[in-house]
Formats: sequence, C-alpha cells, structure tokens
Amino acid sequence: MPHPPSPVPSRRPRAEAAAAFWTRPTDDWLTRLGSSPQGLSAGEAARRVAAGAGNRLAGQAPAALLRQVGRRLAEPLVAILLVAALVSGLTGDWPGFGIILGIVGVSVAMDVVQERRAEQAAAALRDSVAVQAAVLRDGTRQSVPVEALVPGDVVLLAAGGLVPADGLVLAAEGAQLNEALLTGEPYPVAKQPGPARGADLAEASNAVFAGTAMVAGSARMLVVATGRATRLGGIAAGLAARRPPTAFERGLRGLGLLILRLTVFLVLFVLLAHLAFHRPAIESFLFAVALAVGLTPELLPMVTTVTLSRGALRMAARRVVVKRLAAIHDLGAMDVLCTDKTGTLTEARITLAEGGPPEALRMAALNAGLAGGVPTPLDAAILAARPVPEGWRALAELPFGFERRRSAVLVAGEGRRLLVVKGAPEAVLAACTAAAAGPFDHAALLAEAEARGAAGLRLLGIALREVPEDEAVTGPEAERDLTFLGFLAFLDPPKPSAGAAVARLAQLGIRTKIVSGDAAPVVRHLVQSLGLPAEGLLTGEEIARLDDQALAGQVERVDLYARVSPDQKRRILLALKARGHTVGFIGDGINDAPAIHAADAGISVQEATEVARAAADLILLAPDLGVLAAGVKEGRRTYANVMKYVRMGTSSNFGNMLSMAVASIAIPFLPLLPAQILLNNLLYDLSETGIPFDAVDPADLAAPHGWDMRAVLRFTLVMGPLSSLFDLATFALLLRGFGVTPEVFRTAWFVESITTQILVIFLIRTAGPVWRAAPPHPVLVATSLGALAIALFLALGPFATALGFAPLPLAVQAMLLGLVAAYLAVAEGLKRVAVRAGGGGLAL
Ligand SMILES: Nc1ncnc2c1ncn2[C@@H]1O[C@H](COP(=O)(O)OP(=O)(O)OP(=O)(O)O)[C@@H](O)[C@H]1O
Ligand SMILES: [Mg+2]
Repeated sequence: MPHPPSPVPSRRPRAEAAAAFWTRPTDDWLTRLGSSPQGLSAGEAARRVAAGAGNRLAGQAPAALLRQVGRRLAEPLVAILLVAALVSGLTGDWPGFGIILGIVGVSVAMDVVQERRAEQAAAALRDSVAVQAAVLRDGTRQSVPVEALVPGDVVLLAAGGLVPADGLVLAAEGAQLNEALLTGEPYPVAKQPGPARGADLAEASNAVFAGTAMVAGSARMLVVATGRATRLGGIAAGLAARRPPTAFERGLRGLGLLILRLTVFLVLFVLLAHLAFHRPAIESFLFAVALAVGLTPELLPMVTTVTLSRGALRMAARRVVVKRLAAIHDLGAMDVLCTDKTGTLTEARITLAEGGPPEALRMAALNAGLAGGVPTPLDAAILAARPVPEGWRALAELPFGFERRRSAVLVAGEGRRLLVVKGAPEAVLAACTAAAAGPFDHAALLAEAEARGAAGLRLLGIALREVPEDEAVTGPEAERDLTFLGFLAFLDPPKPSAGAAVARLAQLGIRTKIVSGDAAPVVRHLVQSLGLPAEGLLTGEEIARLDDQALAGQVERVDLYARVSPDQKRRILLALKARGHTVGFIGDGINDAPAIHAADAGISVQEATEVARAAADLILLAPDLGVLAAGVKEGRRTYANVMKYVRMGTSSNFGNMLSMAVASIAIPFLPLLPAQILLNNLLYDLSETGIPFDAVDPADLAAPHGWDMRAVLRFTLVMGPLSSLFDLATFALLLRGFGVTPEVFRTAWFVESITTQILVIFLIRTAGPVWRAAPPHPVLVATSLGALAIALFLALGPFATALGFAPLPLAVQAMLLGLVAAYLAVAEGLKRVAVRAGGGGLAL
C-alpha cells in the first residue's frame, strides 16, 4: 500500500492526547496515519523519526552542554562568587578579580566534564538493558528500541511485555492488561479489536496504553501516539520519575541543608562582628563570601555522581547493570533479600517427570498448545513431552491468572467440545466434582499432591468438562463441575551453586527469604536439598487472613512464603520495610513486578519478562545469586567512598572556617585574603577527586551500612575542632613568637592549612591504624600530592607576590613542619574516637 505523505499526527501532541482516540474507527486511523495492518515501510518509519515523531519522553535526551554550564552559573554560590569578582574588579583588586573568575571557571569546568562523562557511561549501561519492541516494518517482524516507534507502526505484544506506546488493538488473543498505573484498577482488563464501549478511559476496550503491562495473551496494535503525546508521557516520564527519594538521597539533602544553615550562621556572625569592629565594609563582605564558599562542599554532587558511575561500571564488569544510580547505596544497605524460587534457586530447566494417565497428558498438551500468547515454562515442558494432538482447534480461552492459578481452553475436535483446565492442584480440585478414574475423593487427592510435593515434584492438576453447543465460555464461572483426569509432575533441579551463594550473602549480613507462588511442600523440599538455613513458613492463605500490622509481626521470623499471589509478594516486602529493614527483591516474572517495584533494591535478570525488568533498579546479566553477592560488595565499596568524601569534606571545611572566623575577629587584619581562601578550597577539592578510585576497609564491606547522619556529625565535631586547635596554635606562634607581617602570616597559614588538610586524607581514609590499611589507590596519591605540590608552588614560587604571599623565614618553615607532624600524630589517635561511634552497624 502506498504511503501518502500525510502530516505526522504527534507533531501536535497535546491535541492528540486530549482526544479519546479509541472512539474513532480503526480504518480511519489507518488512513490518517498512512499505514496498514502490515505496518509501515522502514523508510517511512525512519522519515517519521527524523521528523521528531519518535517515542521519546522529554527529559530523556542528554542535557545540552551549554544548558549544563548555565545551570551551574545560576547556582546561588557561584552567583555570589561572580558578584564578588565584580566587586573586586570595581575596587581595583585585579589579582582578586582574576583568581575568583579563574576558580569559578575551573570548578565549573571540572564539574561539568566529570559529571557528563560519568552520566554518559551510566546511560550506556542502562541502554544495554533497554526494552525492545517487536514491530512490523516492510511487512516483516523486527526488533527495534522502543524509542524508534512512530505513529502508524504495527507492534506485536506478548504476555510479560510492556505496552510501548498508545494505540488501537488490531487483533488479540486472550489479551489481558494490567492498567493499574493508569486507572488504579488492580485486576487485569480484557482487550479486543472493534468499537469501544465509550469515550471513558475505562471503556477503551479496544485501546492499549504506554506503560501498562500485558499479563496474558497476545495482541497486535496500531501505534497512534508516542512519547509525550501518550497518556502516561503527559503525566510523568515513567515509573522512575515518581519514586520517593531513597534514604541516601534524603541523607545527602539533609546534609546540604545542615551545611547551609551553618554557613548562614557563620557568615552573618563574621559579617556583623567585622562591622561592629568598624572594619572596611567591602573587604568584610568579600571575606564573608569566601567563607561561605569555603564551607560548601560544592563538588559533593559531582564526586557522588562520579563515584556512583564508577561503581556502576565496576559492577557491570561483575555482571550487574545499574539502571538507577542511587540504588547502589540501597544494595549496599540491604539486609534482607527476598527471592522467588525458579531461576535463582533452581535451574529453571523444567521437565515433565511423570505424565500421569495418558488422557491427562493429551488434554494438558491441548491446553498448553492451543492457548494464545507465549507458552510458560510449564507449558513448554508439557509440549516437549507430548506434541499437540492433531485435529483440534481452540474456540475460547481463559488465560492463566496468578490469583486463580488455573488456565482453561475451550477446544473442539473429534466431534466434542471440551473445556480443558490445568493449574495448581488445589485450584483445579476446588472446581472438580468427579474423577475419570473412579469415585472423586477430594481429600485423598489433596493428600497425594502434598506428598509428591514433599518429594520435590511440582504438580499440575488436569480436569475437563463437556460443554454443550449453546454454552459460551466467557469467564472463570465456566470452570465448574469438572472431571478430574490426573496430575502431571515436573522437576526443576535445584541450582547447586545456590547454597553457597546464600551462605555468602549471610556472611555479608544479608538474610535470604524465599517468596514463591509454588506449593509449600515443594518450597520446603528445595530448602532442605540446598541446605539453606530457613525458618518458619507462611502460605498465601494464612497471609490473606493477616492485616498489614499482624503480617509485620510475623515477617521477622518467617523465611519461607509459599502459594503467595503477586500482591502478597508486595505486602510481604512492605511489611519487612515497615520493620526497618532495607529490603531487596529479586524475581523474573510478571507476578514479581509489584514487589520489585516496591523494594528498596528491585532486582531482575536479563532473561526476565519485560515487566519485571522495567520495574527493577538492577539487572543481573546472569541469573545467579553469586553475581548478586559480588554486586553487593561493589555497592558497599562505592558507598564507603562517597562517605569518605562527605566525612573529609565536611570536617575539614568546618574546622578551617571555624579557625578563619575566630581569627578574623581576634586578629586586626584579614587572616587570609578572600582569593586565597578560594584557592585553598579549590586545591583541597582537587586533591579529593581521586577518592572514587580508592580501596576501602574490609569492615565497610562486611555488613550493611545505611546513611548515618549522626556518624557524619560526630566525625565533623571531633575532627573539625581538632584542626582548628592546631590552626589557633599556629596563629599564636606566628604573631606572639615570630611577630610576622600580615603577608607572611597568610602565607604560613595557607601552607599549614592546605598541608594538614591534604595529608590527613591518608589517615582518615581508613578507620583502623593507618599502617594496617590497604595502600591508597595511585590515582588518589596523584591527585592529592599533585594538589599539594601546586599549592606549595603557588605560595612559595615565582607567582607568590601576585597572589599576596611573601617568602617564609626558615624558622617559620621549621615551626610549620613540627606543627604538621604533631597534628597528624594526634589526628591518627583521635580518628578512632571519631569513627567508632557511628562506624559499624546499621543506622535506623
Ligand atoms: N501455564 C500454567 N498453567 C496452569 N497453571 C500454572 C501455569 N503456570 C503456573 N501455574 C500454577 O501457578 C503456580 C504459581 O506460578 P509460579 O510457580 O510460576 O509462581 P512463582 O511465584 O513465579 O514461583 P517461583 O517462586 O517458582 O518463581 C504454579 O505453581 C502452578 O501451580
Ligand atoms: Mg517465578
């Protein structure tokens, strides 16, 4: 069919989104979009992408470089600095003007470049696990990134998939969608082609919407709206955007606020004191501004992003892909891991072990083979053992549902109409009233299922009913008065490596709990054969009787959960969270997605259903708990390094600014020129940029660590004043002992301050004795000693006078050397007090 050069509708996104597109006939849309049931040509699709009709949500595109720079220049601190530079220039202080501008330039450039590189690396990783869509182009099925979809495309949807755009259903087989995201309705709704029931969203039975999940069946859709023109795109950029901040993000924000308050207080205090002593107003203002800048760990966001991105790269090398950077912290802080059974603890190589009566297997093959949608692993195992009998066709289908735990297919053949039902034994038996093999003994059959489950066999019950010609099968109420045919038994061998992986997690301080939709005896048998240390068991039936509070009371001591529904998986997770745990959930099915989304660290695997992968923060490239243990270590390492920077930065800045404030009042001249303060601050930041590379203490890896504000405060309040004490001693000696000029005083203090700040990094990078720690990473050594060398060169080298420095007498140099040595010795002793209090254990 020729494609008329029609205007691409989504160029006018708002108007399209507002209209109830499903009320127009499908043929209208096909004509309007210049498409056909066979889809677009590849060339036409490419043209539409080029015209901007692609399926991108705004904000996904990387921010333009200029905008990133502009955003930083508009930050209050930088703005204040620019004002300060202006004031310096107007008062004829040209070195000050140059230095301030230079510092702004260097730190903004450093910030932007580093952060961009880090973000790009993280984005590339994310893209490697991005979702693809099956689309018809040039009449053949192709797999393309969801961003490349345009209005007019025809997309094939299957169970377990996410709908990539808004559109109309062209064909469907048992298609059921979960639209909770859009409508809040937790139960799946059926979709079929044809006219809609009405203009309301809930009546759009012929339309599917981006971001909703296909839980059963299959369908073919015509894309009508993409990207921001979709219902969901208009509201928010997907699930990720609406996540509440993690403990880590809240912590960082809290710290920022605390520093802000401290800064305002200190700056106002200094400014008022100076004015009260009748110091020159402009000079005092510049000094106060420099103090404010000095106090702010302005590189913290950059160091955090860079450290986390580096961590993400290292984790990728260990086959864990991070979709959301902040989840690295959650992974490190995780102390409970919930896992489903199949694939993580078992091989997920399901085979039929016992076929039961021949008629049961034959009927099971009909059910599995004639059902629409993708076959589940159990279906595949049936069909591998017994091909679909010839001469039968499907008339209707009640797709498998995780709440009902049955699937039913109405089939016709050999002159009969049969409703064939298969599912969890108790779910099938509940609908049976007779048995093919003789009298129907419900209790005896249940007991048999229980016993064989305890031997490690996964069972499915098979049953059927003759359906008269005039009866239509439309809902689960058709599954009644069934005749029981028999059980099929399946084997899924336990993964030998799983036992060791759980033990490794336990060593890392993480308790593993199993949350499965399978039967209790099967779960118990698995735990025994793997030798897992698990206690207690709750079934879905028992959980249904508990309210959230009662459930929270139980989850602490129960490690096994069987026959739980998707929503119960989520409830268990929330109960653990309510008990103060940081909880991870790993799973691969549609039924795991709600729990993965609710978890602190939502984890899935590369082979999982799209819905599960979309809900996850982390994707394991191999379905193995051992991979996860390695990832946890990497997460903790990353987090420990972020905390190192936070501790060092806050304590050192605090100490410095405290001394400066005291000195500026006690001494009749400025203790450091504003430009010198900024220089000191910049060089110190530079020295710390190597921290993301550094090794960490074994203790930081051994147990979960959460954000601990008290530990940060304690460290700051011990180490900050300690450095102030030595600063004040330096002042006293310089003024009383040597009677130096203001220029020499500033030079000496600059040298003392930057030397102590930088050298102490090597001590406080570890909580234990410095000689027992792992050696610092070469990059950290290079950045810190490099920064120190630059500082000494600027203060003592040929440009010293231009910066307001003066040569230091030999005696002063000797005194500084002694003070620095004494400070380092005391700091090494005192750091244990500063760290110990908040160091170990979980912060709740
Ligand atoms: N295709 C199917 N047809 C009929 N019944 C099924 C089918 N798939 C699963 N069931 C039944 O539903 C139950 C729950 O499904 P499933 O075992 O996949 O849940 P789960 O929570 O993902 O389990 P796991 O922890 O093993 O991953 C199964 O034990 C089985 O009895
Ligand atoms: Mg599963």
